[in-house]
Amino acid sequence: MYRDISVNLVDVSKKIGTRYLFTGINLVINAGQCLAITGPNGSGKSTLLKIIAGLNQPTTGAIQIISNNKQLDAEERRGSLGLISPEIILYADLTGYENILFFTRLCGIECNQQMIEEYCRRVGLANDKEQLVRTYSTGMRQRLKFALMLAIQPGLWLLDEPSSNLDADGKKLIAQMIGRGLEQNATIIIATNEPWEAEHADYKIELV
Ligand SMILES: Nc1ncnc2c1ncn2[C@@H]1O[C@H](COP(=O)(O)OP(=O)(O)OP(=O)(O)O)[C@@H](O)[C@H]1O
Repeated sequence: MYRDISVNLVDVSKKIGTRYLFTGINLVINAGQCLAITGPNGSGKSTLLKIIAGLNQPTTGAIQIISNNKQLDAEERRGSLGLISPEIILYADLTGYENILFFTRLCGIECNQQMIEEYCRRVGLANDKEQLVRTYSTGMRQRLKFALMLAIQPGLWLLDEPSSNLDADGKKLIAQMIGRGLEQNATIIIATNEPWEAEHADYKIELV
């Protein structure tokens, strides 16, 4: 697992059709720091996050992901990050517990029963972990994605609208998790419409 991640945005732009969503983004985010990408619907927040994840290509410029002074290649980049997004789908016919087991095994991460139970407890799903995900509400699915983030413990967290569908208690939980992640030296990038989520970020990119 890659730690102490720096994300270096070098003159990044993205054009879709005839419209530039953003141009000339230059920024370095170091381990333990948080970047908030804000802007109205359709301004390009998710697109920029996907470009950082390597799931989309910039029109110009480059993203460098650096861990311990080494620039990661595409495969290493995938191994360095965790992405929470509405586009990430959980397996509806597995339980919450089984989803964590499945995804952690896929990532080659050892996770025993006690650990999975603890991650479920921390996101408020202790009593629901044996239920099929198809019975979960959208807020419960979002909580399960955060349990997965706890299980995988990536160096780089990419969060697309992390508090969407969460109640007040869930939002507080996510804010605490982000704070703890930063204390543990994760690099965290949040795309959000929620001003409070951007409040404590070290850097902000405001798209229009
Ligand atoms: N693959 C694509 N093909 C065509 N247009 C796209 C594609 N991906 C994104 N877009 C367009 O790019 C713009 C930015 O989309 P994006 O999803 O990044 O915005 P956003 O700021 O995340 O919006 P929201 O707040 O609604 O989630 C939108 O106008 C969208 O229609």
